[in-house]
Amino acid sequence: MNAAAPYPGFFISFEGGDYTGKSTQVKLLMQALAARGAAAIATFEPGGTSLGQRLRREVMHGEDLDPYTEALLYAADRAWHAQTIIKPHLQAGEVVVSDRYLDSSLAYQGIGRGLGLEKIEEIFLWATRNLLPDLTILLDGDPEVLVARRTETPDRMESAGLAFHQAVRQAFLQIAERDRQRIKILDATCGVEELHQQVLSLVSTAFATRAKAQAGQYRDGTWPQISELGTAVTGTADGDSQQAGLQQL
Ligand SMILES: Nc1ncnc2c1ncn2[C@@H]1O[C@H](COP(=O)(O)OP(=O)(O)O)[C@@H](O)[C@H]1O
Ligand SMILES: Cc1cn([C@H]2C[C@H](O)[C@@H](COP(=O)(O)OP(=O)(O)O)O2)c(=O)[nH]c1=O
Repeated sequence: MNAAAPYPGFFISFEGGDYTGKSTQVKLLMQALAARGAAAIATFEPGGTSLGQRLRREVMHGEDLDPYTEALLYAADRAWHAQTIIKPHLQAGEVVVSDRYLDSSLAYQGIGRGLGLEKIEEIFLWATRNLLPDLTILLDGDPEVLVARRTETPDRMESAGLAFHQAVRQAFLQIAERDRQRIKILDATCGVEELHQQVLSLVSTAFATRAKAQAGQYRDGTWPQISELGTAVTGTADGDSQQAGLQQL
């Protein structure tokens, strides 16, 4: 996690293989944030901008691309998404919740497609000017089990085969192992509500850590949105506990 980020907002990404429940948990988190009066936006990759929508169509439903072209389309999508959506909202002091971000490229292109973690990391940190999430929640589960959740015809990426998706799962776990401070792993096979409670617990802890690290750093009008939320969620009044705050949510 960025203990002291150069912006007053808070950046959360959800990661994991297909059907791990990312979109479901993003939606529930947004409802919880709204209920606490937090300024927050939900976004996603690929396709969080109008240029991104065109890139998404090509990369997910277009012709069969070679891994290099595929990686660079995701990079173009992310560069523009970071520049025009994520950073402005972080600068405005909002919570940004993204369904997928950098770690998807590390797992799918870096390891799944065999392009190498270092190269992919270099390209994407260059493309985003080093913008990393403050907290990443990795939903982890066996693709062979999770594929039972599929309801639509698989797209180009989903059609890559079980071995590819198993490799992607292991890749996510390996990436999380390298950066345990930022990336927290949850069991995607838990029930929706149980997972939601675990997500709230991680988010409230992260907010409280940030509130402590950056107290007083930002002017009124931007910073308080998060510090108030962190305080409310974590229930610091009696020194105790996420649990008290989570009940308020
Ligand atoms: N924890 C869960 N347990 C069982 N089914 C789930 C769970 N979370 C999501 N689902 C269902 O699985 C499918 C994929 O969920 P979704 O949130 O779209 O996943 P993703 O965004 O990771 O592809 C949906 O039909 C959704 O209702
Ligand atoms: C953001 C990103 C996604 N992807 C892949 C993962 C998914 O298969 C697809 C995006 O689909 P997505 O809309 O996230 O699908 P799902 O809801 O099923 O997870 O693109 C990459 O390969 N690299 C990336 O950098």
